[in-house]
Amino acid sequence: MQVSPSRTKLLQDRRGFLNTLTSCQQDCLKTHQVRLVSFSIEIPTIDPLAVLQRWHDPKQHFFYWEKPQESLAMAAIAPELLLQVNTQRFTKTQQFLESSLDQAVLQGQLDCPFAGPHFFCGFTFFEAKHHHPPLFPSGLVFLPRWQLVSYQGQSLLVANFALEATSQLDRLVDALMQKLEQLQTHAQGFHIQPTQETIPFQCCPHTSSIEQSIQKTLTLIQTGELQKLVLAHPLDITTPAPLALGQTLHRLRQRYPECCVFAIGNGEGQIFWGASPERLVSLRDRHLVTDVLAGSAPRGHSIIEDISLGKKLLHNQKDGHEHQLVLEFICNQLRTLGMRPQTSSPAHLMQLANIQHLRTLVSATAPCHLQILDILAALHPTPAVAGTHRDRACDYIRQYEAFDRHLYAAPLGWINHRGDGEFAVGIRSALSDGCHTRLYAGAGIVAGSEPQKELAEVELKLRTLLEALV
Ligand SMILES: C=C(O[C@H]1C=CC=C(C(=O)O)[C@@H]1O)C(=O)O
Repeated sequence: MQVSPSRTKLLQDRRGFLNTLTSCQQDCLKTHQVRLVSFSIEIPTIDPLAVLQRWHDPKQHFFYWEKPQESLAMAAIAPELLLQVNTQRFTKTQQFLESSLDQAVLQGQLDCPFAGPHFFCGFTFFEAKHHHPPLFPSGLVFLPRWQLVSYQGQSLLVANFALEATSQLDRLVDALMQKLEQLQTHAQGFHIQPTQETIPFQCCPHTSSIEQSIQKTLTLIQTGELQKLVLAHPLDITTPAPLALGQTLHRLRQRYPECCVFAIGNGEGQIFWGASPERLVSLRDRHLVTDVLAGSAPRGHSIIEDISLGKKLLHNQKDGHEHQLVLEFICNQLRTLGMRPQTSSPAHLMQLANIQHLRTLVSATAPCHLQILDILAALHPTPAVAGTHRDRACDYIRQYEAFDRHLYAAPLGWINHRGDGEFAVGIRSALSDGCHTRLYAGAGIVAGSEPQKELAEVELKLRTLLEALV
């Protein structure tokens, strides 16, 4: 990788871009290889969600990631390099990243946070065994042509070009100049028009009975076959108009600022979106953090009720056990990878607008040879979304859930050129296709679970999404 940071605005003239691209193309001619050129350019403050709404073409893949509490938003528009895999997805993704970055030329304001090329990834819950055409492949990874970032008041455009010997450089520079011009002179005009309207929708009842599955699960737990199983429930709805993605995500970011608001589009009209409270893993300069999130209760209608529900959750034996199983699993997996996990014990409350959870933060220093994808492969799926023992739990999920999880409860996130990255667990999520949306929510069943309470928990989680729909 060739890195040439520049603090000046020299890059922003047409000739500067063209010179860089021309010299890289000469290398392509010699080596007969694709060469990645990435420009990171500071721009006036923008809302990446509003730019996504303007620039996104439904026929192209896109990705959106926002963590309102960290004042971070990233939009990835138009794939420049794309990988779609089914088997050996994490290994193939790592190879794809390495080969794409080999010989890459990075220029511009690289000392800005979130500068440089970022790869955006969505994985399905289960790896597909067969090559049938799914809505989303087991692994969808892409480097966008346009990456828009807003972080703590600073905004950035990262423009990525995968150059070939035949690339028409003039056209590439024209496209870049046009985008910069739009961002520099019209960005204030890009904003999300919030709406107060609630959208009428029709529910299509699902035939599978979650109550029956919960009863069967409790029997399996009694016999010692399982300790925990996370069963999910889909809710299918139809709306009078296709999903208004920008407004829906805007509602989510306002109502759930502690969550990671996300969306990923497969370029064929299907969009997976949501607001996840659960981080699977973040890795920055070898510092790893992962969330243990399991055990739930509603928020109270009054402060007194809220405090009482929170206290009950903190001391409830069943929820404590459900949480402990996830904590033990995560710490064991990290130890197996050669790390020494530290926990923020005891579990504390993570309070969202309509629900609260037990949360423990686990941190560790990752050894240099480990990539974030190695950690992902070891952690996914945790017992927060599958169960214990994991393999048996996955078999029962396949047996009891009469629908495909697709990207629900699966890793979704980004990795940059330094190997840093972050993945959320795709819960509190939905899959939309025009006027049809399937919402997903699940609950962990352990000894002592009561079917009615678990059902109420699933309904509460589904409400997160129903209230956001526009
Ligand atoms: C599986 C989901 O939530 C998980 C995360 C937090 C709390 C959970 C629980 O209390 O059951 C679940 O383990 C979901 O929201 O679909």
